[in-house]
Amino acid sequence: MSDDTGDVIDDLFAVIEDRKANLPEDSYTASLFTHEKGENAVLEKLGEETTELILAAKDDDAEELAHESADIVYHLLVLLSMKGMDVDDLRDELAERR
Ligand SMILES: N=c1c2ncn([C@@H]3O[C@H](COP(=O)(O)OP(=O)(O)OP(=O)(O)O)[C@@H](O)[C@H]3O)c2ncn1[C@@H]1O[C@H](COP(=O)(O)O)[C@@H](O)[C@H]1O
Repeated sequence: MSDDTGDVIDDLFAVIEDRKANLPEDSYTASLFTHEKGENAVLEKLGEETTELILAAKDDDAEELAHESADIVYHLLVLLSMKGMDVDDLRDELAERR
C-alpha cells in the first residue's frame, strides 16, 4: 500500500470543490457540474460504474475491482459536492456506525 493515501480523499474532494467553483474548460469534473443532463449525468455514471464493479467482483479481478471502486468513490464525491454536502458528512455517517 502506498504511504500517501491518508488524505487522498480529502485532497480529491478539495479538487472537486475547486473545479465546481472555477469550472475550467478542460476539466472532466467541471463538465459534470455543467452537464445538460444536470445531476443525472453523475447518477448515470454511478450506475454504470456499479455494474462494472459487480462484473469485476464476479470475475475475481482485483485490479479491475480497485479501478471501478475508485471510479465510484470519485463520482460519489462529485455527487456529494453537487448536493452541497461535504466529505465529512460521509465520514461522520461512517463514524456513527462504529
Ligand atoms: N478521479 C477522477 C476520475 N475518475 C474517473 N474520471 C473520469 O471519468 C470519466 C469516465 O470514467 P469511466 O471510468 O467511465 O471512463 P472509462 O475510460 O470508460 O473507464 P472504464 O469503462 O474502464 O471504467 C473519464 O473521463 C475519467 O477520466 C475521473 N476524472 C477525474 N478524477 C480526479 O479528478 C481530478 C480533476 O480532474 P479534472 O476535473 O479532469 O481536472 C483528477 O486529477 C483526478 O484526481
